[in-house]
Amino acid sequence: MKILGLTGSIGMGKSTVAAMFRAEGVPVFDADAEVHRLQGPGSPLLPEIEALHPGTTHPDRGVDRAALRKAVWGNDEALGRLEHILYPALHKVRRRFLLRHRARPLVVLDIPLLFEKGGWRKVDAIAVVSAPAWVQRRRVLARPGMTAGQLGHILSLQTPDAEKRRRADFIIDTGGTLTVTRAQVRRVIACLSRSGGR
Ligand SMILES: CC(C)(COP(=O)(O)OP(=O)(O)OC[C@H]1O[C@@H](n2cnc3c(N)ncnc32)[C@H](O)[C@@H]1O)[C@@H](O)C(=O)NCCC(=O)NCCS
Ligand SMILES: Nc1ncnc2c1ncn2[C@@H]1O[C@H](COP(=O)(O)OP(=O)(O)OP(=O)(O)O)[C@@H](O)[C@H]1O
Repeated sequence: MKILGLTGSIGMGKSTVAAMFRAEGVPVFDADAEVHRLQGPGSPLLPEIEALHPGTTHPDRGVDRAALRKAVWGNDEALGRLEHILYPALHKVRRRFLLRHRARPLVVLDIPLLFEKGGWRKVDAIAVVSAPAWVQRRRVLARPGMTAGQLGHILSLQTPDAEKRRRADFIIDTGGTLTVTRAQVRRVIACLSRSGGR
C-alpha cells in the first residue's frame, strides 16, 4: 500500500481536492473531520478539554468551536495543550484507518498540518494543494466571520506555501477550473499506481 499525504494551507482547496480523490475510489483519511468528531457530542475527550478551558464544551453539543478558538488562537501554550489532548486519539484513529485499508494500493491522508506536526515522515509521497496567494486570500476572507487579522495569524502558524511546494512530490494547482484540478488528481493517482512513489 502506498500512502499519499495531502496537505495545503488555509483556503487552498484541499477539501475539494480530497473529495476528488474519494470520487476516484481512493480511501481518504480526513484529519480535520476526525478532530471534529473527537470534539463532538459524546467524545471521551470533552472532560479534559473542559478542564483545560472551562466553558468551551457542552455535554450534548460537544466543543463550542468559537469559544475554543478564542481560548487558543494567539496563545501558543494553550493551543499546544489542546493539541496534546487531541493528537494521541487522532493517531489512534489514523492507525485504524491504515489497517482497515491495508489491502488497497493507494490511500490518502488528508492532514492540514502534515509538515508542521511531523506527519510527512510517515508517508510515501506528498501532494500539496496550492493556488496563488490572492486567490487564497479572496476565498478565506469570503468566509463569514473571517478577518484579515485572523487570516494573518493562522498563516503565521502554518508552514509557508512556498516551502510546502518546495517539499512536495506533487503540486495540485487549484487556481484554475475544477476540471483542470480533477485532471491533476487523476495524474497523481496514475503516477502512484505505476511507480514506487518517491
Ligand atoms: C482551535 C479550533 C477549535 C478552531 O476551530 P475552527 O473551526 O474555528 O477552525 P478550523 O479548525 O477550521 O481551523 C482554521 C485554520 O487553522 C488551522 N489550524 C487549526 N489548528 C491548528 C493548529 N493547531 N496549528 C496551526 N494551524 C491550525 C487549520 O488547518 C485551518 O487552516 C480548532 O482548529 C482546533 O481544535 N485545533 C486544534 C486541533 C488541530 O490541530 N487541528 C488541525 C487539523 S488536524
Ligand atoms: N480548481 C479548484 N480546485 C479546488 N477548489 C476550487 C477550485 N476553484 C474554485 N475552488 C473553490 O475554492 C474553495 C476552496 O475551499 P476548500 O474548503 O476546498 O479549501 P481548504 O483548503 O480545504 O480550506 P481550509 O484549509 O481552510 O479548510 C471552494 O469553495 C472551491 O469550490
